[in-house]
Amino acid sequence: MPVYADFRGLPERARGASIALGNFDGLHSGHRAVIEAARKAGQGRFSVATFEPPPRAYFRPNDPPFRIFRPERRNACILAEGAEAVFELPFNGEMAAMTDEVFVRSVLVDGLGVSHVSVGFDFRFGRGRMGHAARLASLGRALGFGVSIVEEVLEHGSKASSTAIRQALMAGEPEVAAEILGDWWVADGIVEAGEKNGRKFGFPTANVPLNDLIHPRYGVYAVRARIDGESQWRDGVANFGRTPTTGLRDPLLETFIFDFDGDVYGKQLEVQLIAYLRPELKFDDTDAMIAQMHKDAALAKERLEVAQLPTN
Ligand SMILES: Cc1cc2nc3c(=O)[nH]c(=O)nc-3n(C[C@H](O)[C@H](O)[C@H](O)COP(=O)(O)O)c2cc1C
Ligand SMILES: Nc1ncnc2c1ncn2[C@@H]1O[C@H](COP(=O)(O)OP(=O)(O)O)[C@@H](O)[C@H]1O
Repeated sequence: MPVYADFRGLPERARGASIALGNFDGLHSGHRAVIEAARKAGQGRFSVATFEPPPRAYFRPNDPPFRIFRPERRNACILAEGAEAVFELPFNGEMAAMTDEVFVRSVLVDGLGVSHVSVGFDFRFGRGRMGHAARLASLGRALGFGVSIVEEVLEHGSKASSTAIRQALMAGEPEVAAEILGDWWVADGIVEAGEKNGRKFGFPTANVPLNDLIHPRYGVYAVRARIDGESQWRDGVANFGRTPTTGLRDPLLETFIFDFDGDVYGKQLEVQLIAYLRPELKFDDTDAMIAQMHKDAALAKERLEVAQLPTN
């Protein structure tokens, strides 16, 4: 599936699509409804247009990390829904300055040549969020493309949203995030070298910085981990935090994989957070921490034994 990094200079075959338009960070049931509307309008064929970086990252660069998915995972999920292409619309000063009408004319009509656009009921676009879904529909009528406005999709009585997924992760409730996502949330990154204490403690850990991925609640989790996209998920226990016991440092996800003894430095590690076990603590000495880590590993095994993806 092609991923286009611009709306300009597209090949003719990529133009004219029925598109679903939005951020699509952490694909949830609201996003899926927008995608279904695009699919229906395109008689089974559709593409997705999103923004890269997300507008929020452009407007508030100093906010804490908030991405639920890295762009590659977002695009892979969109592909799995059957999209023919993803358009990553570059969100920069030029895009931010466009009025709603200029956005529609330059990006949607001249650039993508859309036949149809599907958005959620609360979609806003154009300078200062001036345009809304009804305005998009009237511009579509004037300029010759159809618009679907998808009604609010509820999840336990409130709007299915990326915000709800973020709040669940920050509250240490990975099961709630998984229920909204329809799959376990995955923290991923490249394994880097640490302080080399883990092996001494009997718990070698694969250390992954999350960078601009959202930081879940600090603490210890039962996890499943996968190395370089292998087919098998391996059970483990992980700590996400700043390791106050051995000296504070930038937050890292440190995963001890059960029944594994290999070198994973420099490899891509994906870690599904399955259950939150306890907060990260500052221990008086490392022996006390190691004793607790043994208990953590035993508890993680118990929780993984019975873990089931929550359904709604
Ligand atoms: C299951 C588990 C639980 C942990 N809990 C804590 C904790 O409560 N407090 C803390 O300071 N560090 C905790 N850690 C992090 C260890 O301090 C860290 O893994 C150790 O310092 C090794 O670091 P290194 O990989 O950089 O060598 C935990 C690690 C694991 C694997
Ligand atoms: N069961 C395991 N789980 C995670 N990493 C393991 C495991 N066995 C071996 N390793 C390797 O050991 C490294 C971690 O060892 P550790 O002593 O914690 O050093 P560091 O602090 O440099 O990560 C991992 O990056 C990986 O290459």
